[in-house]
Formats: sequence, C-alpha cells, structure tokens
Amino acid sequence: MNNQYVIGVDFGSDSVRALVVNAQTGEAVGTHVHEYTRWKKGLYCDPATSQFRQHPLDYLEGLTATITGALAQAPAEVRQQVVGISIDTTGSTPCAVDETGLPLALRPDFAENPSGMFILWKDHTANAEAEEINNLAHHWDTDYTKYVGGIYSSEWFWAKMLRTLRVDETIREHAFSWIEHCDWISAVLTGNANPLTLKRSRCAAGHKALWHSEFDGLPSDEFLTKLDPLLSGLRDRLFTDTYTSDQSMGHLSPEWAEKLGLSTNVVIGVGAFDAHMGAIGAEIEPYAFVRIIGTSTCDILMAPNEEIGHRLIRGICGQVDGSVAPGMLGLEAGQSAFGDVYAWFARLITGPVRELLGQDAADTLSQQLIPHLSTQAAKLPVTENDVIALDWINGRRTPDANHTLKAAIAGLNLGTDAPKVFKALVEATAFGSRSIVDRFLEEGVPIKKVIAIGGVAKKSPFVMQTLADVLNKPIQVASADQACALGAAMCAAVAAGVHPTMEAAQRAMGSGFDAEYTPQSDKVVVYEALYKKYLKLGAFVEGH
Ligand SMILES: Nc1ncnc2c1ncn2[C@@H]1O[C@H](COP(=O)(O)OP(=O)(O)O)[C@@H](O)[C@H]1O
Ligand SMILES: O=C(CO)[C@@H](O)[C@@H](O)COP(=O)(O)O
Repeated sequence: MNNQYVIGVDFGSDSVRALVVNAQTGEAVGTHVHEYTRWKKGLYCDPATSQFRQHPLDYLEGLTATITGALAQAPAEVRQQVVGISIDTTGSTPCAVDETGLPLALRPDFAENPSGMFILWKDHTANAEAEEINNLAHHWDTDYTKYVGGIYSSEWFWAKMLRTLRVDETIREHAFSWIEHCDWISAVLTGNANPLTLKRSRCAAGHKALWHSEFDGLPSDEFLTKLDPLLSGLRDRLFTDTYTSDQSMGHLSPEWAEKLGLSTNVVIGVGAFDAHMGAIGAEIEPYAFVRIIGTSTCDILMAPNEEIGHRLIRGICGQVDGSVAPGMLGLEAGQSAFGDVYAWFARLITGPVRELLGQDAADTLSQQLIPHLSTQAAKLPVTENDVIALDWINGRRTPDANHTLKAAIAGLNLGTDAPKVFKALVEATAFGSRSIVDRFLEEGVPIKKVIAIGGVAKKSPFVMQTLADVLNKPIQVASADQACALGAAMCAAVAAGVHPTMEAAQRAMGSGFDAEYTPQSDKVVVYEALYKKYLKLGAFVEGH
C-alpha cells in the first residue's frame, strides 16, 4: 500500500505548529512552529483589564508558514500523499464575522479594532456577563448551564459575544454571526466559511456555547432575548447541528491547495479544541485523566456515555457527548493559569532588570530564570511551615469557575527568597490540580491513570515530580513533543478514512510514553498538610 500522510495543526496561545505524519505508522516527517507576530508584541491586549485579543492575520500567516515549513522538511513525494488536515485551537476563542464568515478585523475599517478580533480564551473582560448568564439560567425553566458544570464562565462564547456587542456599536452594526477559532480556520481551508453552513465543532459548541441535543441546540431565542435584547435573533444566525472530529468538513479549496502545494483531494476534518485533540494524541482511554500542561491546564477525561448516564458533574467545564471521540462523553476541567503563574513571576523579576540594565540583560535573565529557580527550588526541603500560594492569578477555571478571584502568597518573612516563592508557586499550581482531581472523585468519576502532555510536562521534571507528590498518583508523560498536533493528525486520518475510529488511529499512530513520575512517600505526607493550608487560604480569599 502507498504511504498516506496527514497534517495536524495546533494553534496554541502563543504559537502554532504543524506536524506532517505518516498515517499508517505515526512517523513524523516534518514539523514547523510559528510565533504570532502581533501577539508577541503585545498588540490589542491589556493584561491589567484581562483583555487578550488575537488578530486573524496572525492565524492566517501561521497557517501558511507552518504547513509549508513542515512540508519543506518532508521528502518531496509526501506532498502528493497528503490525504487529510485537521486543526485544533485554543477555546473558547470566538470572533465576530460578516455574512461570508470573514472576521471583521480582516476588513480595512476594523483592522485595528480589538472587538473585531478573536477573543482569546484567557480574556476575562466578560465577568459581569458570565454572572448574568448564570443568574438567568439558574432561574429559567431549563438550566442551560447543567451540562457545563452549573457555572458559565467569562472565558466562553456567549459571555464574550454579549460583552462585545454591548461595548462596541460598530460590532453591533456589522457582526452578522460569530465563529470559534477552530471552526474558522478549518472552514477557511475548505473555502467556505459561511457561518450558516460551515460544520461547527461539537467540542466547541458543547463545552462553551451551551449547545446540547436536549435543548435542540443552542439556548432558546426567548432566553437569549431575556438576557439582552441585543442577542435577539442571533440564534438563527449561528447553528443548530454540530459535528465530531472524525467527520470531514470538506476538501482543500483550490486557492489553499495552490498556496500549500497540495491536492484539492485533501480532506479537511472538523476542528476541535487543543486539549481534546491533545487527549487523542496522548492516547486517552476511558477514565484516563489527560492533563495538557502549558500556559494553562486543560484536563480531559473520557467515559462511556452510558456509565455516566444522566449524572451531572458539578463545577467542571462541561460533559459533552463526542467532544473527544464519537460515542464517548468528554469531560473537561482545568486551571486558567499554570505555566502562566511561573511566567508572571519571571516577568516580575525581569521587568526592573529590563528598565535598569536594558533589554539584552533582561533577555539573558529571562531565558535562564525558570530553569534556574526550578533547580534551586528542587533543593529546598518541603515542610509544613513553607510559604503557601494560590494559583488563581488569572481567576479559577475549575472546580467552580470564578474569574474574579485573585492569587495570594502567604507566610513570607525576611528569609523568603526567590526560590522559596517559586517553589510555593509551583506547589500552588499542583494544589489547584489536586482540587480538580478531588472534585472528579467526589462526583463519582474514577481516575484510572494520569497522563501529561504540553510544554511544562515536557520541560520541567521539577514541576512534574511536585505534581505527582501532591496528587499522590503516578503521572506518565507522552513521548510526542507535539501531542496536540499529533492528535489533530490522528483526527485527520480518521476524517480522511485511513482509520475507521479514533482508537484505531491511536493504535497505529501513537508514540507511547517516555517518562513516569512516581509519588515520593515522604513528600506526599507533608503535601497533605500543605494542601489543607492551601484550601484554608483559598477559602479566606474567596470569602473576602
Ligand atoms: N522550564 C520550565 N519550567 C516550567 N514551566 C515552563 C518552563 N519553560 C516554559 N514554561 C512555561 O510553559 C508555558 C508554555 O507552555 P506551552 O505548552 O509551551 O505553550 P502553550 O500553552 O501556548 O501551548 C509558559 O507559561 C511557561 O511559563
Ligand atoms: O481552554 C482550553 C480548551 O477548552 C484551552 O484552549 C486553553 O486552556 C488554552 O490552552 P494552552 O494553555 O494555551 O495550551
């Protein structure tokens, strides 16, 4: 049989990567990473108000650069043998679009308007709108939040749309509809981004847009109009049906085929979020808990639909039939900041260095800082009197979303140095993870094993060992450097008909695990006590 190749494209928070993979063996023959240029300069963002926007041109430039770059590394004949491309992105990262599905920021009149750009998952400007959605839903005949853990988050679709429509009159006039990043990029490749006909992702719709078959799709027009008359009629300009990522969205358009040097026979798979395709790439199986550990964490657990039945799991980011693999319930949770907690601390230290000693000194410091602090922190003893911190620097995603919460550090004295604070921050991210694991267990969802992927899982043995000690569970790290892109490639192989199921694609293309962290019993005992202190500090901060 001739070789067949597939391409997985993974749009992360800071960069996008493409991976060209042999669909029969899983061998990677080309990869390329591209950092978003406008985003890197901090354009259109204001961390102080939690505004994080990404320009669609960053995505389009990244799409071309990564696919052509990855193909350039592969043997020449691979181009003719590419049969499928699938895309994963962050989410909920929606954008206002016109009748043709064009993001408004791609029009000259909106080119510099952050309201016409993609609203990145970590943008929390819509806290008030999320609260309004919760208040209304909890008093409506149908509680539309019941399948998303009972709490709607400001990171999600409706809150972001409502906020933008309220604050920007020009968007009110020109936005015909709204599209998630994973749907838009996939649709662009097919040449049809028409918001009324493009195939929307089940994963994005179910976890973030309150879509459920029990509601016949999205929340009713009556509910949305009551929320705000600005939303009246919008439901008809969104979608009713949703599709799982084993499905084809269409074929590569002639324009993109020419641009990428590929054939128009290439199947474009239905898109999904990075974490969900990452879980496929990490060879998720029922009741495995896959943690995608990077800027944030996204935790994915998959269970047979019939085993969870009608049980509603409190305080998570949703339970959606088919969000990971068709026929299975995908459950999502996560932390809004994980690596971002460390990145914040690094910025705190390098900021004055930049101002006083210049950019070069700051760059040198910033490259070495986290690894250095990790080495120093790993040498410290773990005691019950250590500094305690909360990981809520970008609010709390789960359990029980609350993005108005803020982080805290307690127990400082004159002997507290940077490694001690860094150690406390690493432990805080691990304690946040522990509270998520505990919630799944309390809700009767067993966790058979823990698998980790993502930048932090690959780069930091110190963080991963701390996590294993705090969770008191072994953690396996997937071998794939780009597990999300590999998962997208597996989805592409299924959408293109190379493999009949996600499971078959995982068997053929999976690359296994290359590290395992086992809990150290002496640390486990101390962390039990420190975790109680973390909960106490959390309760105090939340109460005030
Ligand atoms: N050596 C390290 N130890 C711990 N965290 C790290 C290290 N290097 C980078 N990070 C963190 O990794 C995060 C980026 O994760 P990554 O998975 O690469 O990106 P993304 O979240 O965009 O997919 C950043 O928040 C950064 O602080
Ligand atoms: O929230 C989700 C998916 O639901 C993620 O897209 C989001 O956490 C972004 O992940 P990264 O940390 O940038 O990899």
